[in-house]
Amino acid sequence: MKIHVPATTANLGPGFDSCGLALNLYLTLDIKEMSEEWAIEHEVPGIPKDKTNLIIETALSVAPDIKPHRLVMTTDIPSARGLGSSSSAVVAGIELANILGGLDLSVDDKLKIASKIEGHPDNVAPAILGGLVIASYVDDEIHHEAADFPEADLLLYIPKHELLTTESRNVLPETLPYKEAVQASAISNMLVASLLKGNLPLAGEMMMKDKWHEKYREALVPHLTEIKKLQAEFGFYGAVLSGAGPTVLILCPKDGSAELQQFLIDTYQDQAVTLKLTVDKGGARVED
Ligand SMILES: Nc1ncnc2c1ncn2[C@@H]1O[C@H](COP(=O)(O)OP(=O)(O)O)[C@@H](O)[C@H]1O
Ligand SMILES: N[C@@H](CCOP(=O)(O)O)C(=O)O
Repeated sequence: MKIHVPATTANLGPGFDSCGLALNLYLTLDIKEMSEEWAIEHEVPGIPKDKTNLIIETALSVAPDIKPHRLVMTTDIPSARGLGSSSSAVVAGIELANILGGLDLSVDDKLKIASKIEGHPDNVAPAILGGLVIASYVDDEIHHEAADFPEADLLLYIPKHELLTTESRNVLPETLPYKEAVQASAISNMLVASLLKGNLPLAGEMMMKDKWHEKYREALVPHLTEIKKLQAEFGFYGAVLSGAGPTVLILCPKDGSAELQQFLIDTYQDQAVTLKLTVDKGGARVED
């Protein structure tokens, strides 16, 4: 049996900790035969191959009695880049527990477990459901709505260096002044409304107005400001930090990203790769 989980881009700017979109890069986990000890074969540097691997840890936290198996993982989701690699591992672990433990978990069960582990639902919800998902995880309650993402080109500027989500969350303030929080929330609401209406110029405008997190993270991701400055020249709708960074998501008109992609590849080839990705509409799936 194989489990496939998509990458995700969280926040979409002001949708901090609650909006996310599934993308067409995948982690695949192949469940092989039972074995003496848990073992996970893969070629990702720095990631454990024993039961301390996040996928197995997650599975055992959900179903402690499941028997050890040999697992084979492949992934094209780069680690610690802001494309939801840890969420893909957590979601794969929950699916693994569900299969081996015969748990029959509902979508809401999976969302709740995954949000509790990650601390926020904006990656795990689209990783489970696919497409655009708006979700809240407050007081141990999960709420979510999935929607189609409007037709657009999505460019992902993916730096070659890692930035751990924990490091990028450590620079965020403990509190926000009330007035600023109200403004930040109004901008988030307009982002969601414009995406649901398919109004991409307005969505792009709101994406560029985030007040929750990007300005605090600027020093960790100086290329974000540089990329935003290209808007007048290349006419994209908006550019935001993908998740906690360092990747940048650039929302472009449909079939209108080729020139910018070539520019980013030519200019930053030593520092980053720039991919054009599409929306994954199905979310995590299990193949017999
Ligand atoms: N395929 C994987 N299997 C197991 N653990 C993983 C995998 N991918 C990522 N991780 C874990 O997640 C960490 C990166 O998570 P995080 O800092 O949240 O970045 P990201 O934005 O990629 O989710 C890695 O250092 C590793 O511990
Ligand atoms: N809302 C979170 C999203 C983290 O996403 P990741 O892909 O970087 O793990 C944040 O901005 O911290």
